[in-house]
Amino acid sequence: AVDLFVAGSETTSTTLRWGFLYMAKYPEVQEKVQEEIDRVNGQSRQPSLADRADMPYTDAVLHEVQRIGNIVPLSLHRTAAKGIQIGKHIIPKGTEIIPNLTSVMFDKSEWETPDTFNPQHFLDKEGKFVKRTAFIPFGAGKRVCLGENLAKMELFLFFTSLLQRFSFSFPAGVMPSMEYSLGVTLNPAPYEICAVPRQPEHH
Ligand code: HEM
Repeated sequence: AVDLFVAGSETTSTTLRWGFLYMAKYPEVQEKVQEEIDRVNGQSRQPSLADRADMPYTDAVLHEVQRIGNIVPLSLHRTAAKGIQIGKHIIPKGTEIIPNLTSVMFDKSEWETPDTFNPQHFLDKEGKFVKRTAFIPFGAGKRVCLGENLAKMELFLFFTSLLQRFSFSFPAGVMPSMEYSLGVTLNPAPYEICAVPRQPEHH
C-alpha cells in the first residue's frame, strides 16, 4: 500500500504544478481550456470523466504538460531478467537498464517543436485529439506504470475543476520561471502564483 501512495502522490501533484505554471505562462492556452470547460460544463456542473471525450483541447493540453514536464526523465531502473538482443546490441542477463524517456519525448524526429510547449502536438487539423507513440511519460511495455489510468483521471478532474473556478497568473512584477529541480521527480522550482476566481456566468 505504501508503494502505491509513494508512486501515486508526488507524480500526480508534480504534474499538476507544471500544469498551472504553464497555464500562467500561456494565458491564451488557459483561455481556450476555459472556453472548452464553459462550453461542455458551464459554471454550475463540475467536470466529470464522461466529459473528457468532448474536450479534445483540454486533453491535448494535459498531454503536452506531461510531455514537456517530463517528470520521470529516466523512468525506473530495471534489471534484465534474461539476456536479449536488440538490433546489434546484446544485453546480458542482470544488466541494469535506465530507460531514457527524455530522449523520446524531446526527439526532434518525432515532435514538431520538441522544446516548446505546444498542445498542437496532440491535435489534428480539425482539432481532434491524436495519440502519439512517442508520448511515454508512464514508460512502456510489460512494466508500464500501473497507475496510468488512475493518474490520467486524477489529472483531468483536478485540472478542469480548478480551471473552471480560477484563472492562474503570475503576481505583478514576477517573471515566469520554468526552472526545475531534480528530486525523486523532475519538479518545477517553487513558484508564486495567483488563483483569481473567475466571474460567475450571467444568465
Ligand atoms: C502523472 C503520474 C504518473 C507518472 C508520470 C508515472 C510514471 C511512471 C513510470 C515512468 C513508471 C516506470 C514504468 C516502466 O518501467 O516502464 C511507473 C511505474 C509505476 N507506477 Fe507510476 N506514474 C504516475 C502515477 C502513478 C499512480 C497514480 C500510481 C498508483 C496509484 C502509480 C504506480 C506505479 C507503480 C506501482 C509502478 C511500478 C510498476 C511495475 O513495476 O510493474 N503511478 N510510473
